[in-house]
Amino acid sequence: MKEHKENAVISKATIDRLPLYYRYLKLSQEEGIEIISSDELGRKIGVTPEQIRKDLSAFGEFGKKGVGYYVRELTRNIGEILGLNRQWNIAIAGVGHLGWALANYANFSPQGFQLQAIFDIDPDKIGRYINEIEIFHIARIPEIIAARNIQIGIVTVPAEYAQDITTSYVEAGIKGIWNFAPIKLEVPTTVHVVSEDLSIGLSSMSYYLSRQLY
Ligand SMILES: NC(=O)c1ccc[n+]([C@@H]2O[C@H](COP(=O)([O-])OP(=O)(O)OC[C@H]3O[C@@H](n4cnc5c(N)ncnc54)[C@H](O)[C@@H]3O)[C@@H](O)[C@H]2O)c1
Repeated sequence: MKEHKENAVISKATIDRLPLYYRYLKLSQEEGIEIISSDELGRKIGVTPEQIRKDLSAFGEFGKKGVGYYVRELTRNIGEILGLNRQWNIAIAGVGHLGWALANYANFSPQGFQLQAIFDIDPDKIGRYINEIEIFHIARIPEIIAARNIQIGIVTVPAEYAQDITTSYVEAGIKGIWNFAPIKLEVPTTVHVVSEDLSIGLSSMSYYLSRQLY
């Protein structure tokens, strides 16, 4: 398996670009493309070829000078680096507007993310299914997370309940939290939290539009 070079410090920006490379390479592979240059890959995804070469060099030697990258091999290698060559079991807590949309998003599973359980507190929702995945009462988090070997927990409950849900997830053995609630979650250092805020994209758009309009 590809690991980063010993002692190499990998920036978050590099890690955040790897899924972009992976997604485009996967598409190229599906289209039957065998070799791609860093120039072409860069043009397609809007990253300079120098940046691509620099990002990849942190993990080893890829591609052949004057030839390019072998698409299948590079896709497999980046998949391994990202840990996408295995299955990650995930759960969602809070199946309202956002949780429902995420539970119905079909594109997680081809990337190895398998939704295994949904939790909520609303008696009208408990016992129902979304795409064959049952909605359980949150009291069953410890039992279900352990039994289904779930490693990643999504938090889509109102902010005031997000810390309690996170604590239950962590006590049940969850190692990664994908948090959508607008609060900072407290977790042990062994647990990785990724927080999302869709309004950040809009605010940055507002910045660019403001400069065009005034
Ligand atoms: N990050 C973003 O950009 C973004 C965007 C939209 C919403 N949000 C956040 O996502 C969360 C959900 O938003 P929404 O619009 O889907 O809300 P919603 O009210 O539609 O749904 C909340 C769901 O959580 C359930 N719930 C409430 N308390 C619970 C508890 N203690 N345990 C388990 N389930 C519980 C409710 O029954 C409901 O099904 C909120 O924290 C909201 O601020 C974030």
